[in-house]
Amino acid sequence: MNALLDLAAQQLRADLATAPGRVRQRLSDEGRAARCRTIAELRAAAKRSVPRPIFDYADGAAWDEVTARRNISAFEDVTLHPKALTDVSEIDLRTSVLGGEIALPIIAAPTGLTGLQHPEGEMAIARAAHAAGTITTLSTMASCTIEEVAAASDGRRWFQLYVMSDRGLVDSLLARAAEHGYEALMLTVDVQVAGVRERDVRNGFSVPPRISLKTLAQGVTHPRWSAGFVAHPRMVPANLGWEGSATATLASAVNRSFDPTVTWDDLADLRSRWKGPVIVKGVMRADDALRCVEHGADAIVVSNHGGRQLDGAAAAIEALPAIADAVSGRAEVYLDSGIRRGTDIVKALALGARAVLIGRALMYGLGAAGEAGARRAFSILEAELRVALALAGYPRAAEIGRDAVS
Ligand SMILES: Cc1cc2nc3c(=O)[nH]c(=O)nc-3n(C[C@H](O)[C@H](O)[C@H](O)COP(=O)(O)O)c2cc1C
Ligand SMILES: CC(C)CC(=O)C(=O)O
Repeated sequence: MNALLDLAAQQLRADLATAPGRVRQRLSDEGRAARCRTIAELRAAAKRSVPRPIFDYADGAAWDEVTARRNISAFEDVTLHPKALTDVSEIDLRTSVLGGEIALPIIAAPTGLTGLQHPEGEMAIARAAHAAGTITTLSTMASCTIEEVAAASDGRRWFQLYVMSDRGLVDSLLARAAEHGYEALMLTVDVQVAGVRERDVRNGFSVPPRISLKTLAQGVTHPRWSAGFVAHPRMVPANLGWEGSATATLASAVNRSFDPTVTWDDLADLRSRWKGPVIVKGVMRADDALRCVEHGADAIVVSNHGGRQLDGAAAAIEALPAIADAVSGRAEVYLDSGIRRGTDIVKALALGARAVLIGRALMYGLGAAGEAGARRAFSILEAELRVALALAGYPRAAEIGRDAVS
């Protein structure tokens, strides 16, 4: 009995001695990130951590958000057909994109105003992507500058372009991206005009954020987020010269500055001017994919912008097989919109994608726990992908094919 009591007392003393360290660890970004075991848990943590309008900006989608939900539910409609008796002792996630190897078939999607979730914004995403051995894509609407992200981390970077009415600004963005080693140009073609995100409308979401009693109250109830925001306020896109501009809704700012006249001629023009690979993002039809190939695109991203643009559009995973068939290896095909699980990635690869891009998974990670949270998003998906490939009987991610799904 006495021996047992001694043991318990010893353990208690040891626990007390290490308690401050453990509390610090629990409260650190690393600790918060580690406690999230799924992308859904990162989402829940982000929802608690950042003011509601900022969570809603990332989480929300257009109109009734039908396409955003369908992006996720359509993955449930794809059935996996596991192959028996394959040696899966070594799982190889590597693939090559645009002539270079990446350690896993997951790429960081371009996201605008990322610095609202966390002041390190796209710099944190770049570090997380590079630590995972993959590529980061910087948005035209990024909160960090082209130069800041280039300096933040060594690794492969792509630059995403929205064609602005001010073509001089487009020229200077392209020149800066080329000068700072962004290897590929990703032209996004599904924001002809701003999608109507009703959560943003209800929340009065604007750039720069409008400070009101309500936003101040949000700040007080999210002190960790507020401390970061006050230290490094990233209020407007950093590469467009919008500093000091009057507050406007995001939709009106987009509609004022993006060029709605953009057509295939602009793709041809960009193709001839950009020296590196060109990727077209936001393709949902096989005929458009073919036209991209004819215009010299090196890759396309099958995407409906995470359901943030045309509500009622098909899920990206539904559009993928016909596009992959039409392109038939003449350009690389990637997919985004709705990736939340490793099995989603297996299904996308099986249906013809060479890699997937992730948007919200990284936004949730960043909101929940900064760079550690973004790293966690990659590590959760990587771990799930490894197990899913083993159980599906395909040890090499690059070799999974149509026979694996129906
Ligand atoms: C907060 C947020 C901002 C985004 N900003 C951009 C952007 O600036 N440029 C772009 O091409 N796509 C942008 N997207 C779309 C993503 O690149 C990607 O297509 C989408 O997030 C994929 O869906 P998922 O969030 O379900 O992964 C944004 C998405 C989110 C969630
Ligand atoms: C400023 C926006 C158009 C950025 C974007 O693409 C998005 O929020 O989905």
